[in-house]
Amino acid sequence: MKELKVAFIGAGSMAEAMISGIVESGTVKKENIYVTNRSNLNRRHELIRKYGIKAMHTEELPYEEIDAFILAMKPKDAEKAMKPLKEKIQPEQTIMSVLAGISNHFIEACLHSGQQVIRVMPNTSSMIGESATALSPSPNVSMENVWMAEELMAAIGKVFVIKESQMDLFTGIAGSGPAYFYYLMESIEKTAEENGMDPEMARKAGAQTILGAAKMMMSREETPSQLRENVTSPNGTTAAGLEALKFNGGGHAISQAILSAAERSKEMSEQLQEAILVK
Ligand SMILES: NC(=O)C1=CN([C@@H]2O[C@H](COP(=O)(O)OP(=O)(O)OC[C@H]3O[C@@H](n4cnc5c(N)ncnc54)[C@H](OP(=O)(O)O)[C@@H]3O)[C@@H](O)[C@H]2O)C=CC1
Ligand SMILES: O=C(O)[C@@H]1CCC=N1
Repeated sequence: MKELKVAFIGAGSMAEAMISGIVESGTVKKENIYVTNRSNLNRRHELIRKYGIKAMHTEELPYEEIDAFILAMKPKDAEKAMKPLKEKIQPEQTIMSVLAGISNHFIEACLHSGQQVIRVMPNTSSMIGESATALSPSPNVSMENVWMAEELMAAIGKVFVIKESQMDLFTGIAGSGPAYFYYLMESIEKTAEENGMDPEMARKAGAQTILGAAKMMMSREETPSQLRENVTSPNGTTAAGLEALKFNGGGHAISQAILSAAERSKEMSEQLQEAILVK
């Protein structure tokens, strides 16, 4: 695995989060990690300096040496980015894609039929090795390459192999998920500040509370609802807080956030699919 050569096509925040996690874990040698972008030279220098990896224009990649390409540009740029790639890669080379709403079928259609494509949905907690990452290989991917992808993605957190039909929902839960918790924290901080508490301290206390609750859910046998009941004394503070949360549609809001994100992922996929059919 250490000898694996990986090339990220796209050098934005998601590529950096994954590179950071992979370099930190030592799963792949940093000199075997390549990252490319379209035009931003400063960004390339920044990534070389921060991680000791190789950064260049996509045209300059040593294509034949790369074992796995990871597509990490915005979905709208995908088709254009894959054009030069098609001429240089072989069908047996593995392509992983972290692009929200872009199906394995779309990528195969842009590259070679029978291309080994694995759809991946990480989140930005990859940066610290704490992503919840879904993998969904297209049917023609060899078992060996699925294992390679699982091992590589294990460097950035927990890995879940799922059917591609579940990818939109997974995106709504875990790909976009960190933003829901950051939004929650923004509310915690704002409420604390408005009520005279140091927002810095409230942020630390709130973050520790989220971390503690997450660790309880990952390490204990109890279900989230049993854990919630354990916090809730009859007629106590938590009961009052939960009642306000329910009255104000807290559960419904979360559910709607997940479903709206999933719907958007599906919509993005359909729009691109239509664009291919029109051509
Ligand atoms: N952010 C997140 O939390 C998550 C994002 N994703 C997915 O990750 C992908 C990237 O998102 P993000 O990192 O936020 O995007 P950014 O906008 O931060 O970065 C996009 C990168 O793509 C590069 N790029 C654009 N066109 C090309 C091209 N033709 N060839 C090579 N590189 C190109 C850009 O280069 P330049 O600057 O030179 O133009 C830039 O480095 C998206 O598809 C998103 O759906 C998935 C999971 C979570
Ligand atoms: O907002 C987006 O489209 C990307 C995909 C998942 C998280 N961020």
